[in-house]
Amino acid sequence: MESYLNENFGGVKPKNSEEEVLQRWRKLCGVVKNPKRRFRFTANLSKRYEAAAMRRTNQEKLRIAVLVSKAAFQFIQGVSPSDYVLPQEVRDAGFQICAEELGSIVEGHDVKKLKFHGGTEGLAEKLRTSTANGLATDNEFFTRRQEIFGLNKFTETAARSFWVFVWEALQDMTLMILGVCAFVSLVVGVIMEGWPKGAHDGLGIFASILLVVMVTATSDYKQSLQFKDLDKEKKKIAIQVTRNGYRQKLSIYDLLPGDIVHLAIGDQVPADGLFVTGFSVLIDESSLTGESEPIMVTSGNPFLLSGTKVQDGSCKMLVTTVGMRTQWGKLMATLSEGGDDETPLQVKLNGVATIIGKIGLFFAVITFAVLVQGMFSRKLSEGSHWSWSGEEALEMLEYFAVAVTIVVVAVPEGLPLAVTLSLAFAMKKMMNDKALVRHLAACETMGSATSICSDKTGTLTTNHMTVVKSCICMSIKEVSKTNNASSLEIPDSSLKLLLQSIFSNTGGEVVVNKSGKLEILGTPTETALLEFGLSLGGDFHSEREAYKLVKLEPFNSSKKRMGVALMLPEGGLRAHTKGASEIVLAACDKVLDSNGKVIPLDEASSSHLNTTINQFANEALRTLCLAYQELDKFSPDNAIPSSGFTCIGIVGIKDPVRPGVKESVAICRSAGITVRMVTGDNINTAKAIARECGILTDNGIAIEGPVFREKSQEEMHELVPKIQVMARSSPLDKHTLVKFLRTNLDEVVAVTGDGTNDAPALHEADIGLAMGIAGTEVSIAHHRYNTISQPLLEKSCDADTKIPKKNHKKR
Ligand SMILES: Nc1ncnc2c1ncn2[C@@H]1O[C@H](COP(=O)(O)OP(=O)(O)OP(=O)(O)O)[C@@H](O)[C@H]1O
Ligand SMILES: [Ca+2]
Repeated sequence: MESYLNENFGGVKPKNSEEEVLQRWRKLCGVVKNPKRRFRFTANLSKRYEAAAMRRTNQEKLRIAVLVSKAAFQFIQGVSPSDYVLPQEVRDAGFQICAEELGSIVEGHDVKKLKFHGGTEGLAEKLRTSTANGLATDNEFFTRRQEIFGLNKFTETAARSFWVFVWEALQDMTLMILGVCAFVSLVVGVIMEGWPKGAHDGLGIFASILLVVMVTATSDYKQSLQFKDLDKEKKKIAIQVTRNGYRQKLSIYDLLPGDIVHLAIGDQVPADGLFVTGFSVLIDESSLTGESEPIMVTSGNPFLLSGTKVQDGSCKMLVTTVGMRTQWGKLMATLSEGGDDETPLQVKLNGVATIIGKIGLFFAVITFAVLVQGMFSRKLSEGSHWSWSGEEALEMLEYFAVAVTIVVVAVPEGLPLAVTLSLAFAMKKMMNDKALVRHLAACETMGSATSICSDKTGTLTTNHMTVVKSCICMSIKEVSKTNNASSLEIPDSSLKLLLQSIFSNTGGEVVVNKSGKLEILGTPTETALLEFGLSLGGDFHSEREAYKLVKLEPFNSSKKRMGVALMLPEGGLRAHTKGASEIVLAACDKVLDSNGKVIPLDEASSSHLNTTINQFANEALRTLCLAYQELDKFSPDNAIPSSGFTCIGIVGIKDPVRPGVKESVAICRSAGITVRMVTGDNINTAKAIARECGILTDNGIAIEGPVFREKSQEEMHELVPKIQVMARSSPLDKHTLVKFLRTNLDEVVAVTGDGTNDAPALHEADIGLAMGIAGTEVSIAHHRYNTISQPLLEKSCDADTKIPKKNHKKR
């Protein structure tokens, strides 16, 4: 039986199973008593085909739209006023453009129409919003906006009532047969023995059918309510918007056309819209079109489609179309009916149910045969086998009913449902621990994990970063809240450069919030630096207004640095760069000395800086190097130079280890699970933290991504089992490691990450644990790869450390 199960119901994986495997077990289930129930929590393959077809047409449509818009671009000079008529009701509501027109501009990539309406700014005007301050919520347009343009919600299948479940429970083939038997028995019985005596048998069968149906329907109904709750929880996603001039978090469901949304790397575009400002925006449209080549979005090609993902860069977007008017809305409506992938355990239990069903059927047939044979031999001995009375026919019918009843009670049709139920229960329990499980299969796979690849920031550490040490102009200083610029003894000219670097070259922002307080937005690394800048007496806004930003190259994990080019008020251009300290330092050939003078970076000063980096790193600090250079000529189309910089200094950022991590790692280890740290940080920082968490032991290996990358397959076999820390890794290195562990070492791998740079590794892993970043949550939902995310970071215990202790054998 074991081998039969494995052979036929085996190949299903916790995620991304092949089409063929999914088909195979369905076919093998053959005649199922109640297909509606049996396949309730499995993928609806035909709906999925429909979604795939939709993606293909999307791709085709977009290609044509792009071609047309390119052609239009060439003839743009002679824009003829298109024959757009504004519907009266929209005009009455105070807007100058209707939802259909907006939809056709963005979805059709219609440059000509966009130009006709005055570009993005013109559309913002017509939508009664401002690209700087966003929607104003306190005027009368706000409510009318919803009426005219709709909400950012997808139509969902309506909640099914209890009676639907009763109806579905009745679709059971055996129950139907029994029903027929009961009817015949009732009719024949009443004719022969009269009412009410002859009706007993028939009514008895009816009553038991009713009982079975009610019990089934009630439990199914309750289950569906529970799933609905879980589903709601899964869809809570927040995004950064500007409204009333303040930046704030908003649920994506509350977005309206006219909203200004801030998108950053890793975010999913929450609605259709237009690019307002931003830098180096690369959009991955594969979820919508299946096309894997990312697309550059600029003011020349400003169209952003809902459901696509920001692969690089950051930008502000003007929302134009929401909800079911977008392609994504239509696709989601189809996909949500496609259902979740079935889990391996579900499929196995389906196999068991099928086998038991066959055995039950076999015994039912034998029982029937034996009973009938008994009757025959009795009649044979009486010699009456040619003459049949009605009573005997009724007896025969009863035998048949007995046989069918055997099938009813013997076949555990609810077995696959039971596992779904228990997984849902586990899901709910994890939710109480602030871990959100997106796919049922995750609960199942988690029990068999043998290896965990954890990232550092935010998972092992608290993600609350502060600058605690600095080495500006070659002098090392402790930094604390109380000391100011003078205590760091930075010469004035250098301080000016440092503040300019901190405030201009950042992905973060300092804003005044509603209550009038300063609030720092951005990634923890950025906020730490901005805070440092503020503590040195800098002022973000006046600094920002002093110069013009010519170009910004946002941070990403492969480059591990970011840069800006500025037009200075006194004339001239300057570039700033900051990033992983060894990498940025290698791009410097000059340095600021203790008097703030620029001197060449000779051997002595270079080794002083390198020692400083290592010293900071050994104290488990994340180090960043800041540098600048004057530019002769620069145009925004050029890349910011990658060498020739002058080093301003190095900062050491502390990110304390979460309480309880050491214990969790120890628990994992005693359960036979290997924990590895995979991080983009400096190797010494990584090692120091790994030691503190108990991940790095004396005989373990710590390796840097660039070294790991060069290893041959054979060397990897030797090396990988011993790797405990991988530092300075690129997203691809993480992926390579996970893939190697899975395919060559047969491990069941859980990966934790914050989803932006860890996406490829999370995708490859058996279980992906995404750590609470709003933007990444979306990517999880639509890429169907991450299985768990932890939306709230307060909880110190990570989802990965919750893996049951006992189950550590290999699959
Ligand atoms: N905003 C930023 N600007 C410039 N450099 C940065 C920025 N954020 C991080 N860095 C540098 O990049 C390195 C981290 O790179 P990366 O983001 O790839 O790490 P990661 O994989 O997210 O790390 P972890 O595993 O710790 O989460 C840091 O050591 C730091 O030096
Ligand atoms: Ca990370």
